[in-house]
Amino acid sequence: MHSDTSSSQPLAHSPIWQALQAQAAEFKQASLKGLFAVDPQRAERFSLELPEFLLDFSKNLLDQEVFVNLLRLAEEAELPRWCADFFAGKPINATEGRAVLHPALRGGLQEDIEIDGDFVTAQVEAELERLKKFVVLLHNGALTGYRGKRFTDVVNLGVGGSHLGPQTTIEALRAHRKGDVAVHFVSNVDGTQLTDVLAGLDADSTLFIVSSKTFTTSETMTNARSAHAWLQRAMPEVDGEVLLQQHFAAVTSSPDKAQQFGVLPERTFRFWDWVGGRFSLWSSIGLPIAIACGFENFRALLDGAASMDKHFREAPLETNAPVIMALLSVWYCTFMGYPAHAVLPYEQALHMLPSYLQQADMESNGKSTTRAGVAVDYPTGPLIWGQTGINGQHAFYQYLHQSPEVVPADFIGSVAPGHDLDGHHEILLANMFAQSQALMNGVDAESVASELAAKGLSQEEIKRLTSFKVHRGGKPSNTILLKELDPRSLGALIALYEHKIFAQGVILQIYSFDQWGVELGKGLANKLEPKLAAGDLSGEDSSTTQLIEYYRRKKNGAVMSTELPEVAVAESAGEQA
Ligand SMILES: O=P(O)(O)OC[C@H]1O[C@H](O)[C@H](O)[C@@H](O)[C@@H]1O
Repeated sequence: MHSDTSSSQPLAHSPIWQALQAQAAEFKQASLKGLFAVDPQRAERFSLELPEFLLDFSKNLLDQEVFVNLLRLAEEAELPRWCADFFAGKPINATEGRAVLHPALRGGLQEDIEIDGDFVTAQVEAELERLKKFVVLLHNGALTGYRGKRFTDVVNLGVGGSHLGPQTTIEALRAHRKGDVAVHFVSNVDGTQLTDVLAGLDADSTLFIVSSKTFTTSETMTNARSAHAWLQRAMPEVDGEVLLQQHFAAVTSSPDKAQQFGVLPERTFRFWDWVGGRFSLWSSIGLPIAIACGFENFRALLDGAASMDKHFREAPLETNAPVIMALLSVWYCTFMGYPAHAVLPYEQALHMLPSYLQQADMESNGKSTTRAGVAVDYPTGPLIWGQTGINGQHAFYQYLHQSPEVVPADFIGSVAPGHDLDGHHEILLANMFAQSQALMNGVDAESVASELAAKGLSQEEIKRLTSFKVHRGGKPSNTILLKELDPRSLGALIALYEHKIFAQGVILQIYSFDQWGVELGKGLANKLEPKLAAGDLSGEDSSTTQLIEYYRRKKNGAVMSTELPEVAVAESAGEQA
């Protein structure tokens, strides 16, 4: 166990905690409009400008006194010490006995660290060099399939942290693509996804990357085996082991398992136990990013994240962007009792960011035990959800504006557009600014009535309609306005959220870097899988028994397709012949 953890006093119900609880009750009724009215400096006071973006957190339900108390909470939670321990490589992931060192992957440490006799920086640089060479060979056509065709398509087989980071990043950097190798992702064990992706591909020019920290994840390994079978059907004359050597690469922290599977050591890229899956996009797991966007852009992404590491390490709490975002999240989730938080990018390229942050945040802070091993009696992290803001406006924003629930939100946009079409970007940004303004100010009954009167409605109609058109307002939000959505600023943005998640966990005295809750379901699925075909169900609950029995009955009557796309294989094999 991390040696210092047990010394932390429980913060829940401490005097500062109680003070914040009292303020939370008061601020639930506060008017955001009123808070702006009494403080002409409010926007400036509650904003931070960093090299990559402006963080405006002025539209939040707090004043200077609450802010100061939140900062005191962070101090009492010993956040600066935890931060120092994190960057020093202490085993702060105590339940797994591991250090947490994703900043080391991007040059974000202040000093190099030795783990198990090796300095991490040298290991990281050596692996990055291997990635770089591989990407160059792939881009210049030197890497070919068994029959000599250059690889034009790469399929990443991975799930969770071995999928979301790379795909979110590649989508975000769509204006920064390099080379002509297309990258595809298959994460779902539902064969529909692999079938769809493979249907458009030629086996001769397809390279698979099996991305899995553990190299045991059943979804990924099943997809890997099916991908191999697809290659084998396309090239029946070729030895199966040769296909694995020629058409597969692997990214893993268990290289021995990748080699047992049949991937060549020179095509196996490593990362380490001290990199959590959901924080691994900066490691070799980022290989698809380097393929799609070029190694230089991958480096720039790492550099941007390193600049956020430095900021998080060095900035005082009151001007530290991840700390402020963590405190706001604690304020809403734990003290105000608002369980959800919306992530609303006003950039099509960031459309996967809400999904990415769902894993990063919820898998980290969805916990119910404090570091001292006792049950929490407070919420530890929000339910993260969202989608591109502009689409959300035409779908769920009604709820944000007029439901009695309060859902704090992050609006994320970019000054520079990622395209060259006239007129679009101004509309997009005007909508983003308007939405946070509308959520903040709302519209009261008096304003509604005068607006309706101006339209010539009768007094009776005005009376009937007014209450429906009132918007309570007071709905809080942050706005993150990037200068540009480039690799560097994306790196900083993602690292901002990573450190927010860590800081929130420290303040709430939970461990953010394990994920025991994921294991339970995995184990049960492994146990139930053979029972779908046949076997004794007597130990199962009646609902599970009913579902499996229904499945067994109907399966016999249905056409169950477990085969991969024969048509696609036949076509691609035909082309090659
Ligand atoms: O990379 P892998 O070992 O295949 O793991 C993939 C995913 O598996 C589980 O769902 C974990 O909870 C995730 O954190 C992890 O990213």
